[in-house]
Amino acid sequence: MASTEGVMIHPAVDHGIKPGNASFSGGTLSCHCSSNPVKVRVGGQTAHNHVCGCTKCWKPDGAIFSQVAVVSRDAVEVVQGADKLEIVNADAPIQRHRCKDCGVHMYGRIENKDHPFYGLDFVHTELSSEDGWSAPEFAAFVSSIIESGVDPSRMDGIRSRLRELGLEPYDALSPPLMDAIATHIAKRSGALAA
Ligand SMILES: N[C@@H](CCC(=O)N[C@@H](CS)C(=O)NCC(=O)O)C(=O)O
Ligand SMILES: [Zn+2]
Ligand SMILES: [Zn+2]
Repeated sequence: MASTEGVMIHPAVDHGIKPGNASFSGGTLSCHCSSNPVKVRVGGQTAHNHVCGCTKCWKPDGAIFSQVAVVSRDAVEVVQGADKLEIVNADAPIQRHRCKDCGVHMYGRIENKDHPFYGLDFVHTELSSEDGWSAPEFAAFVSSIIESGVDPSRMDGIRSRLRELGLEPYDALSPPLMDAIATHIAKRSGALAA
């Protein structure tokens, strides 16, 4: 078994994962600007929180994974600094809105109504000072960290560390989410009854 010593995943999980609180009802995300930060109110508990190794999701300095969860788009409201937001890539399925000044991604939104996850926004709950957000449950797009420059020889140690933390590593999304995507596609094509 590969050594997991010193393997850093993300600051929200490296020192133990804080459990979520089932009665938690939301909080406010702030970007990293010291003056006039962008603030986004998330008016509900998040779901499917996970760490993501893809190159598209925002990661804090030094982290090799992002931490990202979903919440209903109706629950997401920019309450300050909306003029500082820009879309990273308007052609991507998830339109990530980042602060022009500090680069932090405040929320990701899907505008394609046919997308399996339409209606859900992607948020980084570490940007809030409140405790109680749903805890990360698994690790997604793990092999993708190599695309950011992680040496492939480190992968055994990184996957071992993720398992040690209880974050089962997958190279895409978790099986329940992959099944949800496939079910959506099959219903659209007619392979399954809608
Ligand atoms: N290997 C690719 C994977 C990118 C990817 O597919 N990311 C997933 C997880 S966030 C996704 O749903 N992307 C949609 C998007 O970026 O809009 C990378 O690391 O850039
Ligand atoms: Zn900022
Ligand atoms: Zn990602």
